[in-house]
Amino acid sequence: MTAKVFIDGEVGTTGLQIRARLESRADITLISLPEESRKSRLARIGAFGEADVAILCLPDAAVHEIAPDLAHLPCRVIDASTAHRTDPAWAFGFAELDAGARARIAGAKFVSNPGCYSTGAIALLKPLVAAGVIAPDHPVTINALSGYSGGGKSMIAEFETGAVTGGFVYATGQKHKHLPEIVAHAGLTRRPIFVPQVGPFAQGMIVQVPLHLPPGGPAAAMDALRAHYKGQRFVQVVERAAMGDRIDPQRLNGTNLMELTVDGDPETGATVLIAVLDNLGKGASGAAVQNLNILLGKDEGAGL
Ligand SMILES: NC(=O)C1=CN([C@@H]2O[C@H](COP(=O)(O)OP(=O)(O)OC[C@H]3O[C@@H](n4cnc5c(N)ncnc54)[C@H](OP(=O)(O)O)[C@@H]3O)[C@@H](O)[C@H]2O)C=CC1
Ligand SMILES: CC(=O)N[C@@H](CCC(=O)OP(=O)(O)O)C(=O)O
Repeated sequence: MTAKVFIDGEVGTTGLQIRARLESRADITLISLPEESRKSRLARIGAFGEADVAILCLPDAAVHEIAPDLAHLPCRVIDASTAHRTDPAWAFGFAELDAGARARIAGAKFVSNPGCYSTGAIALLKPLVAAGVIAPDHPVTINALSGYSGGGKSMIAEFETGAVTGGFVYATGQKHKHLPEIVAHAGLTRRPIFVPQVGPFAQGMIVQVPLHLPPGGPAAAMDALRAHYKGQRFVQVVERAAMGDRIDPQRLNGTNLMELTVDGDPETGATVLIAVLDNLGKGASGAAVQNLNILLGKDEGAGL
């Protein structure tokens, strides 16, 4: 039997990428709305009612608007937005978070996908906190570089019309929407300082966490990451050299992979944690499809 999947927001950046990963699958039937009714509440409720799984690829406000209706419908829901990432009623959709994550996702009615930056930051920090390499209140800073597709259709248009050239640093006021989910799911008690930037390329991402650790810090961090992600298919811990001298944020584009590594000076303990991922892959649509596969009891990598 095929599973019926409705992607609400299927012509947006994330929705289109999910559609591309699902449309050739024989085990999935996609429910689509015609252009003229894709924002009609009534038509969407009808599609949710027919679906086994719905994937929300909408702005936060539109998710908050529709969420109360979803509680009364039988479909299971994967939300790609920021709306429910720290809501205890929603399973956090990072399958590699800890040993229980897959079971929590598999048994959930509601799954919330992590944000793209958060996927990298949580993946780097959670194992270090869990292994005691850093304390939960360690003063953490996070720097990140994203392709402009991370800003959705409107930011893509800014770059592709030439209204914005080059790149920019933003959200320096420390209110970025990913900070609460990073604190909650990395196991931190102190809010990190997060400085994101957008580069003049469409897709791809690097997240870096520089840390002052005691001498031997880089090896301790690497050991914690290797132990945490041993045997994982989509989160791989690699030697620093595997990323090349100049780390290209686009190196994993088109995949659902995230690579993690560590660099630094063993004598002083100055350590840099590094994650590379496709913001539209493991950072959004790839993770949504991985979670869909887990919900449906399929091979986790189907379509990826
Ligand atoms: N881009 C990325 O890297 C990532 C995005 N996300 C999250 O995924 C969600 C979607 O983002 P993204 O794809 O980038 O955004 P886009 O702006 O590219 O797409 C959003 C889509 O939702 C549609 N939409 C808006 N309101 C409604 C509504 N009330 N009913 C039905 N459809 C509606 C829009 O319609 P219209 O085309 O008419 O504007 C658009 O097609 C957001 O919550 C975002 O934060 C998550 C991880 C990464
Ligand atoms: C470049 C850019 O603008 N990026 C977005 C985050 C993209 C993402 O992960 O979005 P969600 O949290 O909605 O899932 C931002 O900083 O707001």
